[in-house]
Amino acid sequence: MPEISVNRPFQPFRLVVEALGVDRGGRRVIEGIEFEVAGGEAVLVTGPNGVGKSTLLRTLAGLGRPASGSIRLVADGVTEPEEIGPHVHYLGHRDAVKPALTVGENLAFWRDYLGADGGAPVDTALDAVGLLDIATLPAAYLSAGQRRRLAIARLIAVRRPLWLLDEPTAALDAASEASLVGLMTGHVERGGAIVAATHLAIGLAGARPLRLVAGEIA
Ligand SMILES: Nc1ncnc2c1ncn2[C@@H]1O[C@H](COP(=O)(O)OP(=O)(O)OP(=O)(O)O)[C@@H](O)[C@H]1O
Repeated sequence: MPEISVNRPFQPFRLVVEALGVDRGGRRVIEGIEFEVAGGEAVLVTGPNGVGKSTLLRTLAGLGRPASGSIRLVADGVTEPEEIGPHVHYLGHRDAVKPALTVGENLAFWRDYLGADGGAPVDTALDAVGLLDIATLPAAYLSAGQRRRLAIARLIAVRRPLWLLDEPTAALDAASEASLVGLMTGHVERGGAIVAATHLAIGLAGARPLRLVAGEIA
């Protein structure tokens, strides 16, 4: 993987989750979740199917409202006044790829939409995930693993301190998985934070486990 030039460290910050409860379909899915993750740390959320891992990540990303409790980003001892959304990258199960645009156009669209400040140029990010050779291919033709790699290129092209990754290694081959783990390691080393939901062990050194059982931290 080529060296990414965007290696500026992040300012210290913490994500603070207190007494979080979330409902889905009128039912309390997660309850009483409390944890913190600071810049320079990673948390791996595990647990059986349907326990609420995706629900937790979606809620942290601001895609669903908590039924109770709070989610705060704290920097310099002060809670960030605005919503968390502008500070996070959320990679969900769906990769949000627009099939009619080319691979390069998809990434350029995200850079424009999410804000390119401090991120790597489109070609650099595509090169890092091995998609530069097919930058002009319509994204409709991408395989599942290539679509996921395009979504991962967003992490490189748009600089954000907190990464929320839902099963990030799904559909990736061994080499792509290793390069994603390298990317995650670099993010944490630069003072970024990661919360990732995963069934498979990810070899991310120093990551803290957070196991959910029956919607609560085990
Ligand atoms: N839109 C929805 N409406 C109603 N219930 C939902 C909705 N989305 C999820 N749920 C329910 O919320 C619970 C938690 O789902 P979630 O997807 O967060 O689990 P998960 O731990 O990520 O599962 P998996 O390991 O299978 O990905 C499940 O019981 C699921 O059926």
